[in-house]
Amino acid sequence: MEKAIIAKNISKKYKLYSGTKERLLDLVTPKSYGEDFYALANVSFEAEIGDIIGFIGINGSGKSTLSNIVAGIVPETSGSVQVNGQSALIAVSAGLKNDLTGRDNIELKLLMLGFSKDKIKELEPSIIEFAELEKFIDQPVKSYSSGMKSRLGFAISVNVDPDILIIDEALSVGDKAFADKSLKKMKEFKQRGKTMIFVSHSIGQMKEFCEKILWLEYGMVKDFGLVEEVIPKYELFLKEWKNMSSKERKAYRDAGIKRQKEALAQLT
Ligand SMILES: Nc1ncnc2c1ncn2[C@@H]1O[C@H](COP(=O)(O)OP(=O)(O)OP(=O)(O)O)[C@@H](O)[C@H]1O
Repeated sequence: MEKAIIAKNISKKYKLYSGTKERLLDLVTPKSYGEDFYALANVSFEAEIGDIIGFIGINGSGKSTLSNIVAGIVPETSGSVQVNGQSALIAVSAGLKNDLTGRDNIELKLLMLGFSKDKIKELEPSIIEFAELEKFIDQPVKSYSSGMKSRLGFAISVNVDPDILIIDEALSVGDKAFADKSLKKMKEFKQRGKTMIFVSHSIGQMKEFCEKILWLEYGMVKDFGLVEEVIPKYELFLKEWKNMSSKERKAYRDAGIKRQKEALAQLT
């Protein structure tokens, strides 16, 4: 089967600083200050064309970092991502320019994607209609609520008709009616054989929509497989996690970070 995404040994390192002074010193003498922090450590996965993959994991496990890397928004520190076709990311912080109006954002985004002026004029009304922003489309995006921004980002991305659609928590900020409409649109994409990555904390949406699940934990792949195999394991984990005391959670976290360090040490 033809691959839509091949992600190999991806790591993403950030620096954690103890304060502004340390951050500034690091600017002057790079690599000397701050503690290395790996949001992703040696993550590999592949998506076949038409795969619908859900990214799950508790807060901070690396889901958004990975989806941003696949979308080409954030560079990986090491490893490689090969994406076959045009991808579009829909995220809560949709990459919209705050000082521009909704309409200007539509035009800018489509121009950057290489659409002609005529094609932009043709697509604009359906984007505005899908986003339900008719009254507000000529207002600056900074005056929009997070739900309105997410609706605009979603409407632009689906109307661009990308080969690969990456949806990061975008359904969680809108109202139920918009989430339902968006899910319907995503199902239409699914039927048309598009590849999709879906990041969500909603197990219900994952079960309803995804075929495969990539479970991340401390920036590493905990499991990758069919939804009916991985979700029950994740649900069991969540139940245990909820019942853990803060001391038990800390021990679990420390063990995870230790595993991460061991995995990274094997790479070097
Ligand atoms: N720009 C950054 N600088 C430093 N650390 C970062 C940066 N972006 C993300 N991180 C850290 O990387 C880790 C993974 O973050 P990420 O947003 O990918 O997690 P997530 O699984 O999407 O979490 P959530 O479920 O809360 O959205 C977190 O510990 C986060 O603090």
